[in-house]
Amino acid sequence: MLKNVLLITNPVAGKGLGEKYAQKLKDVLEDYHQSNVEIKITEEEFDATKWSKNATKEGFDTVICLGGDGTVSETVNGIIEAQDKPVFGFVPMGTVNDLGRALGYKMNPEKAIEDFKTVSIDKLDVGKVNDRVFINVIALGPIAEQVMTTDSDDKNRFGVLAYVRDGMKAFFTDKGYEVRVTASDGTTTEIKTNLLFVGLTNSIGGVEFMIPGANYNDGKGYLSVIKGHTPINTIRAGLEVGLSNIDADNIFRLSDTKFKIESINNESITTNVDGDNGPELPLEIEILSQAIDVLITGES
Ligand SMILES: Nc1ncnc2c1ncn2[C@@H]1O[C@H](COP(=O)(O)OP(=O)(O)OP(=O)(O)O)[C@@H](O)[C@H]1O
Repeated sequence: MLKNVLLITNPVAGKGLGEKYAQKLKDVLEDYHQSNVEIKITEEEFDATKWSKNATKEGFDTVICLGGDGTVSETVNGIIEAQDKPVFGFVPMGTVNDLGRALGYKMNPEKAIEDFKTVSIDKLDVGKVNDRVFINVIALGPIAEQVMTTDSDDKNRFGVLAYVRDGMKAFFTDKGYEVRVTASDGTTTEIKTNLLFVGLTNSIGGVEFMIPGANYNDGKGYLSVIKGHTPINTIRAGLEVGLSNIDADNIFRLSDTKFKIESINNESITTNVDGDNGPELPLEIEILSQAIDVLITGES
């Protein structure tokens, strides 16, 4: 690892500082690991997927991307498709950076880059939903729909507050969806909800205690569904999350390796996958246990 490294950087994420940070990381990798490093700058959606899919064929043993959750997700989508998978790492440069938080990466890009002086390897779970993979979360409901509309400039200017502002717009609606969740053993649960998500790590939406006990390589996905669809249901569930109450009365929780999620009345329901548009229901979700090798950075 780190012999031949491909750095993929998104020039739009992280206040437009991606190229500068990529150069800094290149210097650290050359100085501390004697790596050969090539920097590629994304021009459009899915460049990161295309390049990371072909990376090992082109002689790279490691792919490190610099960007927000969208770029990280696109890169992992490429790596998972590669026959011979490169080691993966990244520099968190987005607003939320959930996977970075779960892996213990520093949230300040300068500090995260410094940490690449010392690295080790660990395994990372990846979630499969229909024909693509996700690295952190798949969500549905009015709040998830609203945060998908958050503008990139606003995210750069206001950070997480841009998401909170947009999420609040959906908070006080009465809209809800009737869904059926089927667990791996065939057990079904029917719920009307305004927020459902399946996460892979403890950190969701930047809240590091959202799924207490979830680990990035425990082979499990963690489903949480707010029971009900009124603002009062949401507030009660939010309070239970704030109190880290794992046996919350207002949230249906299930940890499993596979989930099926369908609309009970065939409504068209969209999803948010790692912060961007995802597939419509029905969803077939499967956790690919320890599917890729990931860099852990910094002194432990
Ligand atoms: N040159 C480019 N111009 C415009 N968009 C790009 C370019 N390169 C990549 N993208 C797209 O930018 C999108 C957003 O990237 P990313 O999620 O990394 O940043 P962000 O939106 O600032 O982060 P976050 O969502 O965590 O706040 C990605 O979906 C990616 O496809």
